Amino acid sequence: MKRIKLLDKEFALTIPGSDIKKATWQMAEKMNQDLKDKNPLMVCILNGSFMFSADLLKLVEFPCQISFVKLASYEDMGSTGTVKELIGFNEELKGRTVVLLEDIVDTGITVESCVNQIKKTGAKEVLVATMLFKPAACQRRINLDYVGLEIPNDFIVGYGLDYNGYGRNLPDIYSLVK
Ligand SMILES: O=P(O)(O)OC[C@H]1O[C@H](OP(=O)(O)OP(=O)(O)O)[C@H](O)[C@@H]1O
Ligand code: HPA
Repeated sequence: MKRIKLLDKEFALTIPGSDIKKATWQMAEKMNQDLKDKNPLMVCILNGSFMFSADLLKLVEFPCQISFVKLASYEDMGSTGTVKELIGFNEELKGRTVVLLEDIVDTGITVESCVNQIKKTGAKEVLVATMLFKPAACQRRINLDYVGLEIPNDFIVGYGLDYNGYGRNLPDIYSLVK
């Protein structure tokens, strides 16, 4: 199994990019059926979601607008439990179908906070798409409309996810070697 080192930690390859690609195709296929008449606003939650959003959005065939928000809740290898909004929305969300694009739902704190915030703006519906979901880590009851892969509760890097800013550019996903 391929291993890499980022700063002081070692990681082993656990999800090859080919599995991510397949899951992305499946998510896009479902969205192409569900969202074709909804003119949604697709929202990439930065930083982590940049790679997933770019890959997914190349596959969608329905008319949509694309926007970005920047939220942060992780420091080092754990959730702080607080979601900081670093860049917010400037679109009118009232009456819109909004689709949040996340790289990962881990504790669920980030996506729950984002969904609640958007609901207050009068959006018609808020859907959530996440490439990765850690069911064993999730502390919130949230509805996930599109899930790429369910994964174990291990700290991971790659495909947008980082360890102190490193590893986001890796096309595969690696798990912390304990
Ligand atoms: O379900 P949660 O436990 O809330 O974790 C998920 C969030 O954590 C990561 O963001 P992070 O706060 O690390 O910021 P980043 O996207 O800039 O890396 C990831 O991109 C999600 O937004
Ligand atoms: O496992 C993870 N790795 C990196 N960033 C994260 N943000 C939430 N979970 C993770």
